[in-house]
Amino acid sequence: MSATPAAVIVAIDGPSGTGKSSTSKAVAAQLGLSYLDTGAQYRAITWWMLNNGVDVSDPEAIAAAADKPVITSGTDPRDPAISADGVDASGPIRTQEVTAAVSAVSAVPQVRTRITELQRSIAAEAADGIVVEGRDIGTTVLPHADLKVFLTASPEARAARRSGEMKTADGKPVTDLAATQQALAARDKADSSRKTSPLKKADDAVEVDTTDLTLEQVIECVVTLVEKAAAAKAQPSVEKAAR
Ligand SMILES: Nc1ncnc2c1ncn2[C@@H]1O[C@H](COP(=O)(O)OP(=O)(O)OP(=O)(O)O)[C@@H](O)[C@H]1O
Ligand SMILES: Nc1ccn([C@H]2C[C@H](O)[C@@H](COP(=O)(O)O)O2)c(=O)n1
Repeated sequence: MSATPAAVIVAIDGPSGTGKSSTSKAVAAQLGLSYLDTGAQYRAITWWMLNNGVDVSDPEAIAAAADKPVITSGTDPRDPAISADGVDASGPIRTQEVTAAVSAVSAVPQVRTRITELQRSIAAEAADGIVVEGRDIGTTVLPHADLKVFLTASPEARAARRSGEMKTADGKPVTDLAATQQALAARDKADSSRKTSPLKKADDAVEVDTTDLTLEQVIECVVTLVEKAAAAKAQPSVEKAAR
């Protein structure tokens, strides 16, 4: 593990399948930073609503339930825990049912207010710095982050990556690339077109197109960006001490 010279706040945003989680976890682990998966928080609140009889097609019902579950996130990049009302949700939040409902739940302003407050308090408590990944981190949650990265990749590359992860009921890899690409496009559209805090590149974010990069190359690129941001953050205090 190499040490960063200052506690940096890093925002990593981008559409689904661009490599946010894999990159953020690896960068945080390598640099000794905390890690927060904000998509997992939206998935956990969605899972809780599905399990507690909330009609996830009704924004008013979602809004009325937004304050009810206690969502808890771990920030260890090697073991990023997530629970709802004390129940481990790390497995169930990745099901198709949750994936299909999460865009609708996360579009409701009361849900966003609740989860944004939680995200800000977790980032404020991260004494050694943190990598926070999601859709609106650089634009809304942490607009003063020391570094903002926006990951992109072609729809074809993202669908191929996702298909590589997905298995059919009998354990075979999913080969319907067109259907995977369509599902990703539908989620992107919903996440980018919602009124409150849509998926959007912050004006001051560094865009990294990962289409033709290996995961290792993306990690290396972001580690370099974080180290530069941390050095720049430490600079004024070093200069002050020398005076
Ligand atoms: N540069 C890359 N080259 C090849 N595969 C990659 C690359 N980046 C990520 N992957 C793979 O693509 C899949 C999706 O990556 P990951 O979950 O990190 O994306 P994400 O942007 O966090 O997606 P989501 O927003 O849906 O959670 C994973 O299987 C990961 O190993
Ligand atoms: N900051 C965020 C993070 C996530 N969401 C919503 C929109 C996504 O489709 C969903 C799941 O995210 P994933 O686990 O695929 O990264 O959660 C959001 O609105 N804002």
